[in-house]
Amino acid sequence: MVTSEERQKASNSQRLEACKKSFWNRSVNVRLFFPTVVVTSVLVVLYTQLIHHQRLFPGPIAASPAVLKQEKVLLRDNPVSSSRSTSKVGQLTNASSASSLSQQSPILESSNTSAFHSSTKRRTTDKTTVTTLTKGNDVTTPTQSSSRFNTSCQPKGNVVFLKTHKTASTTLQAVMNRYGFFNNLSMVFMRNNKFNGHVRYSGLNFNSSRKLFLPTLRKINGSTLSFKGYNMSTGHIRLNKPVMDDFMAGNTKYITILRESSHQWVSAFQHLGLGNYMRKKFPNRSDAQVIEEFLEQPEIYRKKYAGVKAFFRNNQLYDLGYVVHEDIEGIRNAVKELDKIFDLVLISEYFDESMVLLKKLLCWDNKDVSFVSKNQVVHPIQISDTLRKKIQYYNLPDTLLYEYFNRSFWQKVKEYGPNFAKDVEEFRAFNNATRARCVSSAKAITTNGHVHLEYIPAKESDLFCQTFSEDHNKLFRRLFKRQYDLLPPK
Ligand SMILES: Nc1ncnc2c1ncn2[C@@H]1O[C@H](COP(=O)(O)OS(=O)(=O)O)[C@@H](OP(=O)(O)O)[C@H]1O
Repeated sequence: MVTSEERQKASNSQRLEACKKSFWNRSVNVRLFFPTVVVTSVLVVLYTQLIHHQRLFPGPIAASPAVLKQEKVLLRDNPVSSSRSTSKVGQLTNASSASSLSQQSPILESSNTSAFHSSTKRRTTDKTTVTTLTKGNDVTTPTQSSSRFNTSCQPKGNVVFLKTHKTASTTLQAVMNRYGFFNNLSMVFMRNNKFNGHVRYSGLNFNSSRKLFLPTLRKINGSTLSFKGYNMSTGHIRLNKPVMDDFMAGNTKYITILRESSHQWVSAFQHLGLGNYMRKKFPNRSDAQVIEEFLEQPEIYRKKYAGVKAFFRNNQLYDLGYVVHEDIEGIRNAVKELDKIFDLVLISEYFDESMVLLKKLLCWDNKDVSFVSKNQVVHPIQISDTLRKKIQYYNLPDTLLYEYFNRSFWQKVKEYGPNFAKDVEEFRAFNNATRARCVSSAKAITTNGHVHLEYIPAKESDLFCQTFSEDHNKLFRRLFKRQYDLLPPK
């Protein structure tokens, strides 16, 4: 006997597939069709190869159950991998500290622990020597690391990292902020948000930088504060390209990070308030059951929880400046425009691979992009495949957005060339060694009822290690203070 619930599930799943088909079918135009065919053929070839190289490449489409399975294998193989998986719990219980991870990692780095960029060191030890970056300039001091992708290129420090929600964006933000810190870059920070500097969803206009932001580190004629020519934007802010182009320095690269829509949505549900609200209403149900309940009448619950409703449907597209829920044409246009704006769209599920592409784009080195994961929940909500499909359907625009940029990500991997796999391996080894050197232990922190991991810097470690390991808010405060101190006393 087929129950009405089963019928409903089957129909949801069919609708998701039909919608996806309709989206891609209707996207048949010269601009999208040709790359799609090329990318698809490449993916077929790549996928065949991936079967033989599963450890490095879990597959081009993270959303499919088969690939998710492969991903789990990958995560188990990599003891310090930070994607959503049971290995997170393992991290805490097996090791209770990241130092045990170090025993599994080859120590590749030399004992010269203070060797960040030699040029950087000069600039950071002398706090008065502020890099003057005018519009059009970039960070022009190449580093000497052998891991640099191309030793002839110039490191780039003018970057908008559009921080999406619940996509591993805090991990990447810490990487960007650390680079900004050691290179004395001017960051976009909300003047009155000493907590984390996020601009969030306050609508941007051409006066925003003067009215709302901290000044840049550059002073005009030695005294007047400057609110143009920022080097980096790394916080939560909604994309508004014309306004951003106006307050950022020249030659700014635009990057962002996306995550498979059901994982992203569940993470947001768990952390950004809705989950707590729903759990109070249904205290005896499991997280998955509460999500099921939400999806029965999503718009009613969303309205009741109006304060943060932007987070609960297609939040990735929202962060990227679009409100699209049902309109297929709207999704198509959004994807097309975003593809033009972003120089690189990273993929959360392939974080290590993403760092290698980022390193190439910005001409940075392994040390610049090394990381420990932030905001990792210890007990992620487990959901069935059927529920995952429902969530993907509820967030169809985000689902399609992710699928599109996941494809373009693997296209970029192909364009990178045959050294990609080797470079990823090298980066992983470097990152493991850096963790071993810089992190002493991990502790569990409870925020809003959820347990996260936080890393503790190794004792008496150098400034690089501290900024590598410490709580991202501490690194933020180091950066914020520099620009805040320029403001005249009230
Ligand atoms: N390196 C890496 N790779 C893959 N996934 C990672 C990584 N670092 C963090 N995470 C996961 O990202 C989730 C937190 O995302 P954000 O930092 O963007 O959240 S926030 O919007 O800033 O609050 C959070 O997801 P959940 O654990 O599912 O909640 C983190 O576990």
